[in-house]
Amino acid sequence: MTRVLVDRLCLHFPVYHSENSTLKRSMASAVSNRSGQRAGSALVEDARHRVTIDVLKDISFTLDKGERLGLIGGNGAGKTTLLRALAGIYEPVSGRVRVRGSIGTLLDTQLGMNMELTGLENIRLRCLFHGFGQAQAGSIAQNVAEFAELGDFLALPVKTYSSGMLVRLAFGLATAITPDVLLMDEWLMAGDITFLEKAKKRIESLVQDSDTLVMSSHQPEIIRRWCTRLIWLENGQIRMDGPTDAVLDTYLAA
Ligand SMILES: Nc1ncnc2c1ncn2[C@@H]1O[C@H](COP(=O)(O)OP(=O)(O)OP(=O)(O)O)[C@@H](O)[C@H]1O
Repeated sequence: MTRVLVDRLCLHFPVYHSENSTLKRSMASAVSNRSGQRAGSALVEDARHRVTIDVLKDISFTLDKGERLGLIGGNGAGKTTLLRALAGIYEPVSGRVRVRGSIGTLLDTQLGMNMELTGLENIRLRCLFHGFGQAQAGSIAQNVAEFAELGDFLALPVKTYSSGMLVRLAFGLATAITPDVLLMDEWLMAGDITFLEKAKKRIESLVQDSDTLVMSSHQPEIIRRWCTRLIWLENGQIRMDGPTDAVLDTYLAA
C-alpha cells in the first residue's frame, strides 16, 4: 500500500517583496537571465521580476507502508521544507503530495499548540482533533503528564512555560499518539540530560510502532539504525535515492 506519493513537487519562497531595494537589485543581478535560473543557483527571477529561492525542484518518490525514509543533505538542501510539505504546512507551487493515513509530526514544538491554553487543555484539544473518546483522552493525558513531569504547570497557560518545558509537553504529546506516518525533523535538543535519555527511549518505541517514517537527520548512526531507505537532497533536488547503506556511504565519501 502506498502511504506517501510525491509527484513532481516544486516549492519556492519569495525572498523580497519591496520594489526599490538594493538587496533585491543585487540579488536579481545574481540571476543570469530574467526568465531562468543560473546554473547551480537556487535564485530565480520570475516574469514579474520577483526574486525567489527555488527550494524544492521536481521531487518525485513514493513510500510504501513499512518504509522508513531518511532525508540527508547539507544545510539548506531542502529537508525541512520537504517534511513541511508532507505535513501539509506548505502547499506545492506545482506538483502534488498525497499522504494516506494519520500523520504525526515532530517538526516544531509550537506546531499545533495553542499558547493561550493550558498544557492540559492542549492535550484535550489534540485528543478531540483525533476523535478520541473520554477514556482514551484521559489515559493519553495521564501518559503525557507522567512523561513531561510538569506537575502543576500543566494547569497553567503554555505561554508561561520555559523553552525546555515546552519541549517536554510538545514531545510528550506528539509521541503519545502513534500515527500511521511519522514525520520527524532533527531531534528536539532543548532538554536536560535526564529528559533527553527518556525522550530517546520513547522515540525509539514510536519509530518501531509507526508503520511509516520520514525523518531528517545529520547523524549517521541514527540514520543507519532507523532508516531502511535514504533520499539525498542537494540544492532542492534528489541526488540519490536507495537503500540506507548505499546512499549514506556515497554521501559520506563525497
Ligand atoms: N520560510 C522561508 N522563507 C524563505 N526561504 C526559506 C524559508 N524556509 C526555508 N527557506 C530556504 O529554503 C532552503 C532550504 O531550507 P531547509 O530548512 O528546507 O533546509 P534543510 O535541508 O532542512 O537545512 P538544515 O540541514 O540546515 O536544517 C534554504 O535556502 C532556506 O534559506
